[in-house]
Amino acid sequence: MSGFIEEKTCMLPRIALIACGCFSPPTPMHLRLFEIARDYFELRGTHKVVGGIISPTHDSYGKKGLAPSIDRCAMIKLAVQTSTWIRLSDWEVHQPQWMRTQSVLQHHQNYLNNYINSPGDEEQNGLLPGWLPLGLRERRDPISLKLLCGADLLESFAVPGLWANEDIEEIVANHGLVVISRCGSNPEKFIFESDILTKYQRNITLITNWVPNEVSSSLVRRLLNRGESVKYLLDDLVLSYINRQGLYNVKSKYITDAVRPNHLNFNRVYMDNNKNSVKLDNDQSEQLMDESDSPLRQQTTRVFCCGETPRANTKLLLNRSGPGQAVQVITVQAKDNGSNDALEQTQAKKQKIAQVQQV
Ligand SMILES: Nc1ncnc2c1ncn2[C@@H]1O[C@H](COP(=O)(O)OP(=O)(O)OP(=O)(O)O)[C@@H](O)[C@H]1O
Ligand SMILES: O=C(O)c1ccc[n+]([C@@H]2O[C@H](COP(=O)([O-])O)[C@@H](O)[C@H]2O)c1
Repeated sequence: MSGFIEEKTCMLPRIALIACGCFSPPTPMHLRLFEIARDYFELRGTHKVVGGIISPTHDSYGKKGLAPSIDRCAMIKLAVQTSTWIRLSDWEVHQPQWMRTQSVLQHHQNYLNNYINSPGDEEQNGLLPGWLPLGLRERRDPISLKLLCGADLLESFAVPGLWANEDIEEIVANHGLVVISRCGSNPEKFIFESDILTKYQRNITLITNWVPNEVSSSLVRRLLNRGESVKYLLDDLVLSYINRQGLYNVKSKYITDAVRPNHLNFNRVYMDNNKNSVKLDNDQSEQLMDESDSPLRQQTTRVFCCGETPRANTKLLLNRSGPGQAVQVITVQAKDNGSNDALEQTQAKKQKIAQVQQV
């Protein structure tokens, strides 16, 4: 019987999942997205999930609270250390400019296709990118790369001027979306109200997260900025990295001169692309994850402060006026200038997109 199940699993279509976002900092919920999605496909017996990829956005995305990519990559590496199948792709952060998500998907999909179809000796040469799942050449059938996201990212498709319609269409038509529910979002209704999404809804998998957790990066940054505890909201290794680097304007009683110098060592290791460090304790184990896919182009200033005006992390949908109509996703601030804050962010994104279009 178990032989039969194994054989059946072997024949399932293969998919890989890629999550694009800021990850500033990565939270356990970012990783839960992958676990929830993999369970969904495998328990239903519809697909084999061969790998998970986290692709942090480029520094020039310019979102408020975006720590330098060298730090975001380092934190992601720490966060996925105990995962056997989720990996960092630092391709996006090493591009000369911000990349649209459609191009990020295309790049990784092309790489997967080429890798499966042209057996070479890259393994021996150590040329493979760190995000590439292991064992892909055991089979020759294609791997379909799907965009994994929370429902709020899906709903950001309707922010006027933010995403290009042709990109949305290419993403859903050529790749597919795996959407995890998030409090305050209604992805079923959102899809119904969008003609493009409805057209390709067979390529959209909506998954209910029955154990929701509204931790978000912005909430974590806010607590850190106030000097409040975020322990148990973040992986301990990620938290100790933040404290040590003084990220997010952290007002921490834990940063001391005794620990400060360590981050210099850490960063040197990261810059050296040292793949072979073997360390055992928590602090040292940060070096284990220092394998960048490609050499860093530039050194980033080490101490980063990104104090933010406090804001609630609730995402509300405003201006929803009818099927296919634009929906604005606004992050509402505690009292006064919350919508200004969100509008500023939206403006920053629009400017970024306009710049990219001009290039
Ligand atoms: N608590 C959560 N539940 C479901 N999805 C989430 C959750 N937190 C983040 N995500 C998803 O993770 C992906 C990457 O998130 P990203 O880092 O850009 O956002 P975030 O954690 O919401 O950060 P911020 O608070 O700065 O907006 C997005 O698809 C987002 O929807
Ligand atoms: O491709 C686009 O047009 C596009 C427009 C807006 C946002 N994105 C991506 O969406 C991800 C989440 O962004 P955000 O601002 O919701 O945290 C991040 O990886 C961005 O690069 C992508």
